[in-house]
Amino acid sequence: FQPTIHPLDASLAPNDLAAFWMPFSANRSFKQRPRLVVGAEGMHYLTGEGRRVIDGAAGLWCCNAGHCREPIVKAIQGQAARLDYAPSFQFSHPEAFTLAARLAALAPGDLDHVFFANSGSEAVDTALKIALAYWQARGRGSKTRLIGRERGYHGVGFGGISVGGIVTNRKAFGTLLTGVDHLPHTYDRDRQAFSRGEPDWGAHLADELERIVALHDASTIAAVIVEPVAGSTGVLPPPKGYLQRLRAICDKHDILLIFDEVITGFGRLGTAFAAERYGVVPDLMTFAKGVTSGTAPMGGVIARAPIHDAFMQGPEHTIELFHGYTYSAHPLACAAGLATLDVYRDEGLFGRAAELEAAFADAVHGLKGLSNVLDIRTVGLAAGVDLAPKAEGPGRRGYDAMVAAFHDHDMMLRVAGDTLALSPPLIVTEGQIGELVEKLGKTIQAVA
Ligand SMILES: Cc1ncc(COP(=O)(O)O)c(CNc2cccc(C(=O)O)c2)c1O
Repeated sequence: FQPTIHPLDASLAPNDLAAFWMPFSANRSFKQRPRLVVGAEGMHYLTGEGRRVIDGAAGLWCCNAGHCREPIVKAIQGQAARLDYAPSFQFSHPEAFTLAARLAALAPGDLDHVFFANSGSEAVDTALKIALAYWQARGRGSKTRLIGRERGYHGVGFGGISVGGIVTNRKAFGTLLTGVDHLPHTYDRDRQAFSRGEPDWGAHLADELERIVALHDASTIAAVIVEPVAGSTGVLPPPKGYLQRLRAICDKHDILLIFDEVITGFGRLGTAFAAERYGVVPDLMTFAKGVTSGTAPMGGVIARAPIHDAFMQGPEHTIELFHGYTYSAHPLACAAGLATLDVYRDEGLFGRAAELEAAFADAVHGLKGLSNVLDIRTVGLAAGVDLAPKAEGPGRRGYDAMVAAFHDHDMMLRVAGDTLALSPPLIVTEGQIGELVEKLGKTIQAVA
């Protein structure tokens, strides 16, 4: 494994670190002992001192094809030399249309139209705006209320944190969008402990939507947005039947159902999208992350044909939706996306993830009984391991585990508070699943 770039961190003096204000990070602690990677290949990162670190998080749930995959690298290199940038406002380039068609073909039902953004957060805000504008276009503009869910994560836009349900992502930013309600989350440790896949208990929690409808009336409600599997909050799979009940209630009351599939899309659950795994077709679906295997920023919304078609009215020279981004359908991201979908298809990575789900669950659930392990949840190739908080407060044990995993056990790990999350690239082997779980066990013991 010979990186073509020189290790950078050896040349980074402490004061070189000051300028970068890192996102969602403990900046001061990081800059005292940086965790830098200078290269990556397949399942591994490379550090400046030559350590190979196994990627238990697929970067940030995004590198589903693994790192530096040659077809994707070459596609980006070629596009950068051929078409560095093209606008998609009133003009565009062929790969935007080819990628949109391929994404629509991967999505179930008549989810046939793709609006491109550059991140999951932008995809979420796009979906929320499309939902609101759709009811306007249908002459039912009183339907403006948006319904999220407790513990939901929908990125960091004002729309996303308003419908989101994680208090630390909300409390510092003022009043947020008004006209937002939240469904209860679906996790109950006493009734669902150590569940594999979708827990048996909890489908009835979808009926809480009926209470919200009874309070506000359907004539005021535009959409419900949920992650099919709540990821960032610590991997909460939907109770059996829950999503199907949400769909039925939304149909009954003419409420749009939005699936935020930024994490669940592109094989994480053993299918192209969670919508396929659960047999539920949402009206709008957001995606990001795996669409380019993390190699280029991209996100977007896949819309059902009736939603898209409702905008296609009025004089043909007029703009139908006043929304979009400079980098929507960016040529580099489109090239990366097309190559990534080729890799998923040619290597059968979605089906491969489905085949590995049971072995992955067996391995991770083998951690039950270790110090401080309160619960384990697995679904597809994603897992959450809840640790008991340290006496000094929530989050410390999780943080220490992340640091120990990287520095002492050569593993990159994501944590949500005191929950350790595993979401390896879909190219992971059974042997590497064992290695990840062994390292996770050592990490858990190290922070006991
Ligand atoms: C469901 C969902 N929706 C939107 C976003 C926002 O995507 P962007 O970050 O590209 O704007 C996400 C992102 N989810 C996310 C991002 C970074 C870290 C972690 C973690 O759980 O460690 C999760 C997500 O999981």
